[in-house]
Amino acid sequence: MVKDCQSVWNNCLHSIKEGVGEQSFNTWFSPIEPVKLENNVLTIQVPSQFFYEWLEEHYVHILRKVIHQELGPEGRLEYSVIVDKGNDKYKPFTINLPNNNKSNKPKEQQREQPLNPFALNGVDLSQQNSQLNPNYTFDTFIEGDCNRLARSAGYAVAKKPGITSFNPLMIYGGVGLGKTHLVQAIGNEIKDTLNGKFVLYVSSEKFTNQFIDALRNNKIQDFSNYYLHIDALIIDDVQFLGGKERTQEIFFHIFNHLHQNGKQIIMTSDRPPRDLKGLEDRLLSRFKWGLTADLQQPDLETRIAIIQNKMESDGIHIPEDVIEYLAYSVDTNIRELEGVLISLIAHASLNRKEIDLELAKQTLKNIVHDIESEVGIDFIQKTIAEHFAVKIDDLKAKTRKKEIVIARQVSMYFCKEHTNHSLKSIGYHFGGRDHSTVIHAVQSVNDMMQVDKRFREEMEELKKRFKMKKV
Ligand SMILES: Nc1ncnc2c1ncn2[C@@H]1O[C@H](COP(=O)(O)OP(=O)(O)OP(=O)(O)O)[C@@H](O)[C@H]1O
Repeated sequence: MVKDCQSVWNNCLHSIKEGVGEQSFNTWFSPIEPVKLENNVLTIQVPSQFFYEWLEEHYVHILRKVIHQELGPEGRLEYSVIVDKGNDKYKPFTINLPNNNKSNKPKEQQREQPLNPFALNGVDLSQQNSQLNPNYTFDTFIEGDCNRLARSAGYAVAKKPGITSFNPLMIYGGVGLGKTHLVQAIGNEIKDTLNGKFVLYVSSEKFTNQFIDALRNNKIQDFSNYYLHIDALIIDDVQFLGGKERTQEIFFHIFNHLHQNGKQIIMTSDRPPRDLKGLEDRLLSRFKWGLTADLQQPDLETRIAIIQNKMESDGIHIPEDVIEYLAYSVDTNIRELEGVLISLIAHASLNRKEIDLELAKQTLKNIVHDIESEVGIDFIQKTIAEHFAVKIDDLKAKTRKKEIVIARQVSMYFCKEHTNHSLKSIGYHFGGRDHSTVIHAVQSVNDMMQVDKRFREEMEELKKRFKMKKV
């Protein structure tokens, strides 16, 4: 009986469907078209190189199995990859799945209507901007000891994206220290100097949501196409990818593809790669390929320069002693410093007062009160859950998984150290545990800090976030 490619492929699909979930089947197998069957070689057409890579990595065994089932041990599978007309980035090629020594000539198929690389989840993004804030530039980013390395690496990358060895460039640092500002400055600089480059800024959270939407709507192809056409990808807060396995997988492929094609990748994180929790090793090792630079807490001189610069650009004069007072008092991060300045200006204009030392002190007192009240049990639980990439609910649940137990004990420890809640009240907020559990948690954390230097440093870093500020 002569077999035709469609019926062979249909049989293959039938077996594949049993072996993979419905969603995976719809995403990765439904879009495939059988093209021909010749000499026991079935050729299938896949929509993109990315698609092929994904099948290779995730479904090669099942494909091999079904091809052997249908065509016998000599059966082979070849891919034909659609390339966009006029786009020489994607070289046509064919690949043999089963072990086979014969070389195959690449085959190419032209799509009459090229895929729109700028379509994502049904929306044409070609006209949209890069999601960059035009105010975040190198000019407005004050240089100081706390950020010198990161800033100059960023500047080098901005001038030669994808060409320097700083690829990827990973900027990390605590809350409000200027990560977003710096990476957006890089993006704006690339756009200004290298006209026509497709630069995209996206938060990891948004990336994840777009991916989930694409999965839900069977638009993975659009999703990957969109990201594979980017010249410089800026992805903020990669720690949020922790624990999100499928999002990490697609990001891994996008990362590889962009990197291999000399495109620039810029990332931020609130901690160094070695402390990123819930991220696959293969992704972490790639994060270390380029340069990792940190942003530290701003030193006094930088804080003074930031205040002066801000006031100058807003056309507001404030006396030297006030600048110094503010710079001395607010030493945690720049966002907080900016918040204090905004409040100060608001107080002065509402009360029709001159900005002087007295007003500055008064303003700061109110703000310190607000900041202190933020450090409650909820805030600590949220911060620690994010840090350890676990769910807040798990902190309150009965689960005894090691990583959750540690996160729970650390949270209890900080609640004891940084809030006025009683042991009983703390236990209550962790799923109704009793006060002896809290005592045990505090003791365990203290013990671990004694014996484990790395853990102690991690705790010191976390502590900064809960530091109660006093004027
Ligand atoms: N070196 C700097 N010079 C001038 N302004 C700065 C500098 N660093 C940070 N800022 C300002 O401080 C504010 C907070 O910075 P940004 O949002 O970039 O911090 P972040 O590290 O990304 O914080 P988060 O971790 O919360 O996302 C912004 O308004 C930014 O413009």
